[in-house]
Amino acid sequence: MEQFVRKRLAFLASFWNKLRPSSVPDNCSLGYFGADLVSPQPDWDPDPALPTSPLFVALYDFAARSTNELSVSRGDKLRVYKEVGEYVVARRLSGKSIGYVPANYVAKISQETPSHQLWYFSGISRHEAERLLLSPPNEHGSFLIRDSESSKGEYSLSVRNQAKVSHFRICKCPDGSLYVQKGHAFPSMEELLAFYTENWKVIQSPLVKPCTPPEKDEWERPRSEFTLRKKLGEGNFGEVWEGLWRNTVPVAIKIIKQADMKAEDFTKEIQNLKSLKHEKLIQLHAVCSRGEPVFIITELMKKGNLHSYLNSLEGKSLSTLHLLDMACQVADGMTYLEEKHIVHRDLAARNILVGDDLTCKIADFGLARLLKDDIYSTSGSTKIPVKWTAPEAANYRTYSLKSDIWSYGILLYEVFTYGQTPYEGMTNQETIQQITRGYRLPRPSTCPSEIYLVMLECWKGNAEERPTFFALRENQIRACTCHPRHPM
Ligand SMILES: Nc1ncnc2c1ncn2[C@@H]1O[C@H](COP(=O)(O)OP(=O)(O)OP(=O)(O)O)[C@@H](O)[C@H]1O
Repeated sequence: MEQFVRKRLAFLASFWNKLRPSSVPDNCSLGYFGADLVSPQPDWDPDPALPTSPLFVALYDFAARSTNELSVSRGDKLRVYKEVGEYVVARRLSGKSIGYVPANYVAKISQETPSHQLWYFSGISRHEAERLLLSPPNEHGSFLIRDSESSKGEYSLSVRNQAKVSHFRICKCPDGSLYVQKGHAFPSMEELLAFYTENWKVIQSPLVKPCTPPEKDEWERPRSEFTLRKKLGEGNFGEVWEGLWRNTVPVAIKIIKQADMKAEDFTKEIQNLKSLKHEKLIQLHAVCSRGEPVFIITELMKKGNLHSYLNSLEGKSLSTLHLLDMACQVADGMTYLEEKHIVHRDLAARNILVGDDLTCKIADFGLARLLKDDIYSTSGSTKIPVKWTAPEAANYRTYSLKSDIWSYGILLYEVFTYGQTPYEGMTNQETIQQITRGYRLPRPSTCPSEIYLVMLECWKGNAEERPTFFALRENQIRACTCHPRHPM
């Protein structure tokens, strides 16, 4: 799969190289992935007995990919001799061999903080702690210590209790001792945790084992690698910015409003996004999901969303053939989602992005399901895109690939009217009422009759009678391209 993406996105080769370093095969030479990825040749001569080398701890397992790298397991204590670019030269305390380990796989052990302890998660928020503890492999009794958000220098204990997470403030006395309950202080965090592990009923939350961090995620990048340059727009999920990765690669950055997300759903859904790859779907490049706000980084589409583009001077000059081609590209991407049984729920011209050469790609797949129920509900909410939504989805929230087909019909209407709003002059309420009574949008004067027939197929009241995306792509839309009766 990765080879496929690398091939398709050849122009982003160096970006991919940096995003997915661990895919360097054992026998890889500098040629394919670029010199900056492969750990440098050894040029150190440390004295392993040097007492001054700082002590580090491995945060993740790392398997050496060449003889100049050092394999480490999470929790291993390491002496670090020097930092070389994105690597450190290290030796395990329990071993003799020395080698390179990626710098972001290790953390320095300091005397003041318990950073070498597996239960200590530095710099994460309450929300992030919940997300971690509720994600597999963590389970009932998983716990962690984090820095308190509201009280600098103090800590919080977060414990997973079945499907919930409880948080306890750990306060510091002037003499440095720590307590959860006033009058019951402990000289160290270790002793405090030992007490509550034994006497967990006091806090009604058993401390079974330290939280396991998610596997080192190659999509995860530090937020500092991205620069925001220009705001492109704003949707239900937050703002979208044009930005740069490491000051060189142009990207689009979606800044997610965390408050609107359900933490467990978010983790699951991002996993889905990572697994979807198709040339007609916006490609996810990276995420910054540790800490807030969450950044979702995707490829940048220079001409923005299809709705605005169709309304622009350039868009207005497109021929019917161009419009058909764009409709075909969307059907192509939707066929891929259909094969994967993924329902988009918000298919509309505003969620199609346009790039050079009129390339169209579907955006926001999967994200629609992340919105909290109260925002996405039909009751009294204006957020539901009623004019794009099939009647069974608008009335009973029964979303399916067939309700996406309905939305595709509306998208066709938008395309062939150069971005007109459907049901112009009608309120959402009136639209639902009229549709339920059998009313359908009339054929726009700029729309070939063959295409209008396809729209009507998509708007069949009985969802089962609507075509599939596969059929639309293979037959209906393409047939219109081959046998146009309308001037192209
Ligand atoms: N990858 C991208 N490249 C270029 N522009 C983008 C990209 N992603 C989004 N945009 C721009 O930012 C705008 C806002 O995008 P966003 O996906 O947040 O909201 P939306 O699609 O308008 O609404 P909704 O929240 O209903 O999906 C888009 O309309 C588009 O113009």
